[in-house]
Amino acid sequence: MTAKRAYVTFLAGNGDYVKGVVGLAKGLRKAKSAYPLMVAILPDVPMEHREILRSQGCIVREIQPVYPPENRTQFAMAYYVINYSKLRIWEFVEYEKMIYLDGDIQVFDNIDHLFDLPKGFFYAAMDCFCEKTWSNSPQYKIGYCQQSPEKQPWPPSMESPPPPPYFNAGMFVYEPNLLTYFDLLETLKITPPTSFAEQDFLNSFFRNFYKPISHVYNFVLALLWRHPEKVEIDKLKVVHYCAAGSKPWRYTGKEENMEREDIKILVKKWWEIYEDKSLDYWNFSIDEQAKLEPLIQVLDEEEDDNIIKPATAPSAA
Ligand SMILES: O=c1ccn([C@@H]2O[C@H](COP(=O)(O)OP(=O)(O)O)[C@@H](O)[C@H]2O)c(=O)[nH]1
Ligand SMILES: OC[C@H]1O[C@H](O[C@@H]2[C@@H](O)[C@H](O)[C@@H](O)[C@H](O)[C@@H]2O)[C@H](O)[C@@H](O)[C@H]1O
Ligand SMILES: [Mn+2]
Repeated sequence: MTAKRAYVTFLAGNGDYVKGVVGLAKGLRKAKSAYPLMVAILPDVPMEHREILRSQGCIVREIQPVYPPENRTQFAMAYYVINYSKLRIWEFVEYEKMIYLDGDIQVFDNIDHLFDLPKGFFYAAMDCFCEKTWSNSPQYKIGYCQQSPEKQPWPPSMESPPPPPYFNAGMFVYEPNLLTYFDLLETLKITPPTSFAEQDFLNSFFRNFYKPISHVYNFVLALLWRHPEKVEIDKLKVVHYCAAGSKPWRYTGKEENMEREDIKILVKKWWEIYEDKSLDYWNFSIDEQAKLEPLIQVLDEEEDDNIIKPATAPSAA
C-alpha cells in the first residue's frame, strides 16, 4: 500500500487568511505537486470559505481549538493563542508523512522530495532573532542570531549556553502519530506559554528530533534585510510572508521594509499565482485532461491486444 502523503495548512476565523490558503493551493498546483492540500479549519471558518477551499481541490477537515494553560503571557502577537490549534494535525494518522505550511506561505518550486527525508525526525528551517518581535529575548538583547552567529558570538560570560537551533513553525515535515499527539496535548497542559506560543512549544517538544533544513524551504522575509549575504532570491522554493505588513493579500507597502524592491517582487509573484485562472482547480483539471487526451490515445493504439479493458471485460460468470 503506497504511503499516504499530503500538505496541510491551518485556517481560523472568517477573515482574509482564506486568500492565503487559496494562493497556497494554486501555488502547489503550479509547482506540480503530486500530493493534495488538506486545510485544518477551526469551527469559526464560515461555510462560504469552506466551499471556496473545496472548489479549489482542498481537503477541508474541521478541528477543535487547542488552548494553552491559563496564563498572563503577552504573546508576541495577541492572536498567536489560536495557533496552538495547529497541534491537531498530529491526529491525521491516515497519512504517513505530511508537510505543514502556514497560510501565509507560497510554494514557488516543487518540494515533494522533502517527503522522502528519513523518518523519525522533525524537519524545519531556522528562524531569525533579529526582528523586534524578539525584543524580549536574551538573544535579541545580546544581538545574537543563529543565522549568523559569527556576527555577534554568544558571550562566554553568559550563564546559559546559546539557544540550540530554533525553527520557524510556519513550515515543517512531520509524521502524524497518535502517541505523539496525546503526548503533545498532555505536555502542553503543564507548559507555561511563552511569546511565540506553539512555535516555542514545538521547538521545546521536538528539540531532540529537530533537523534544520535550508531556508529556501521556508524563507522568512526578514532575512532579506537582516542576513542579505545568505540570500539568493531566485533560489527560494518556499516564501513565508511573515514580516509585518508583508501578507500579499493585504499589502500596502507602508510598513517598515515593505517599500523594498525585493519585497515588491515577491508580493507580485504571489499575486500572479493567486490571479492565474488556469490554476483554478476547475480549469486546471480540464486543461490537464486536455493535455492527457492525446497521450491516452497513443497509449490506446500501442496497447497490447491481450489486455482486456475492464469496460469490455466479460461480465463475471
Ligand atoms: O486570523 C488568522 C491568523 C492565523 N491563521 C493561521 O495561522 C497561521 C500562523 O499565523 P501567521 O502566519 O499570521 O503568523 P506569522 O507566521 O506571521 O507569525 C497563518 O499562516 C494561518 O494559517 C489564520 O488562519 N487566521
Ligand atoms: O505563533 C507563533 C508564530 O511564530 C512564527 O512567526 C514569527 C516568527 O517567524 C518570528 O521570527 C518573526 O519575527 C515574526 O515576524 C513571525 O510572526 C511562525 O511563523 C508562525 O507560524 C507562528 O508559529
Ligand atoms: Mn506565517
